[in-house]
Amino acid sequence: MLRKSLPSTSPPWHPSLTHFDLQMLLDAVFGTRPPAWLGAFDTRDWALTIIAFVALWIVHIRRTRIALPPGPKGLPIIGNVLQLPRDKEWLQYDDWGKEYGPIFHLSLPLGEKLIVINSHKVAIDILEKNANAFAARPTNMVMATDLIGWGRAVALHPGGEKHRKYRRLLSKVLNSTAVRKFRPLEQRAAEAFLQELYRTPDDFIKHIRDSVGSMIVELSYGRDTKIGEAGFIDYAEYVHEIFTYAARSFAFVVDIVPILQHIPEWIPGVTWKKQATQWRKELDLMAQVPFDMVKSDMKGEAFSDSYVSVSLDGKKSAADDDHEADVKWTAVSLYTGGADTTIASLNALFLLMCLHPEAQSRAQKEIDAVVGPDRLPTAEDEPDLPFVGAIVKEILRYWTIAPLGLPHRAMEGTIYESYLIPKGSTIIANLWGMMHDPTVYSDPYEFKPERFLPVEQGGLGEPDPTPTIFGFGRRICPGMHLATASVWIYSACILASFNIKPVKNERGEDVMPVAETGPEMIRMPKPFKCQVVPRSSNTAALLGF
Ligand code: HEM
Repeated sequence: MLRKSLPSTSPPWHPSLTHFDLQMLLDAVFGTRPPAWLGAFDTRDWALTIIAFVALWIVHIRRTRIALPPGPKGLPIIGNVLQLPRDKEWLQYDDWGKEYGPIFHLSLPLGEKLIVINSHKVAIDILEKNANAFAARPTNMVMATDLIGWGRAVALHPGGEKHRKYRRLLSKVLNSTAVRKFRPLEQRAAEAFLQELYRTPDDFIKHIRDSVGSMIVELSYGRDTKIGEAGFIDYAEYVHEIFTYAARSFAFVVDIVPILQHIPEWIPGVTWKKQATQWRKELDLMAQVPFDMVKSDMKGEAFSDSYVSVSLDGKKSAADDDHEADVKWTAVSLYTGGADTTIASLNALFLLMCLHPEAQSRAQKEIDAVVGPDRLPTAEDEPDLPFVGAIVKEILRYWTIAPLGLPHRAMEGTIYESYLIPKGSTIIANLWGMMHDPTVYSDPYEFKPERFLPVEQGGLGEPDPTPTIFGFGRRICPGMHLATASVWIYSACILASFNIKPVKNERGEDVMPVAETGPEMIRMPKPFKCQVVPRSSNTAALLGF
């Protein structure tokens, strides 16, 4: 009824709206006269008030639209804990990726968020373009990092200035140029490996482990040593197994509920804490014994150059305790970062060559044509052996040695597209999912080295996996150049000298090895059998017998 009294001239939203018109409008809308204080508002006040409301409304809309990435629905308080895969998480993350997209989230108790990235592009956008914000490691791997003490080494170091110093030390020795000086060491190690293989081919798994282990020990410390009764390599292997076991995502309940780390060890049932104390002592020995050996070698005249001796050079005074500790813990990281990954790659080479004889013989033909029968391949041959290079890339892609890389932590809240990545959240790059993405790699579950040859050479010209499989940003693998060079030289030398074939059963039929791995964060093929046979009568002479 009152609406009828609205003036028929300028509408209420018109710029010529006057104080008088507004009062009439409020009268009309509320049916009563507005409070007297409103009468003091002039046009400018109203304009400012409306702008403030609009601004608040926009903020509200943005806040409600910037949500976490999608993800499976969890339960109140405990979030997705009950859905977390306990084994081969990358497979479940890949499935969830198909359902929720290239970035999704999982909720953990106490409001912790896990952001999983399944696409190379998203990983680059988040972990590389804003690298400083994601340079840290999560603090929730409590068992491995705090209780056992791996947080003092590089890979699980929480981040910050100390980690930057670690990276500078490593980069000096392992950058793409510096690493070339290890070529003679790699060649020597590969050739010594071939000799062992010739002597006892059935022990190829042990030979790979011993050979790669001693190459990295020589690089790190100049020579092997003993810890207690064990040689350093055996001891380091044992300690490293503990690392891969303890550093799996949520391997221990204390990783999910970190406050449990303060429970005293003597409480019945808290066996994991006693175990952690024992493992910590063993890790300390692994770090200290070879380091002390190099220091004592350095007091004499003759000692071989190594990562430790080079990094300690000129820094022998007591004032450099800090520097010594940094060198000690970065040296540990060479073995733990480099041994199992390289060993797994070479085990995968034997396995995949046994399963794919056509790829093996194509690589051998290429080697025969380029290198000939009278010498072994060397690093200088690499540009002329593209199919051998394609085999190495396909092993790294297909097998995906470190399927989830290592987790990063968001040091600040970040908005990616319309999603919020909260400060403190854990970021997992599902490298396995990226390497098996059918929109990037055709038939991703097929072993096809030719996918990496250029189209002009009859290949598929698919993207090189190396910018992905070594991780991202400030935490990218510092050993990537060493890794690709050493896996290449071992692979080329093995293919040049031996045929890798399935073993036969009593009926003379081929027994194909099964490609299986355990739950650990490094995909080490489970032990398998194959025949390793010299390629020709010339092989013995080629290997110096
Ligand atoms: C095929 C062999 C290898 C693969 C597939 C591999 C892969 C990786 C991946 C995925 C990461 C985590 C990156 C990230 O957090 O985003 C990493 C970290 C690391 N790798 Fe490698 N790696 C290999 C060989 C090596 C070698 C030979 C060394 C040293 C001699 C090494 C030392 C390290 C270290 C110290 C880290 C921790 C870096 C940090 O946290 O700052 N890796 N590696």
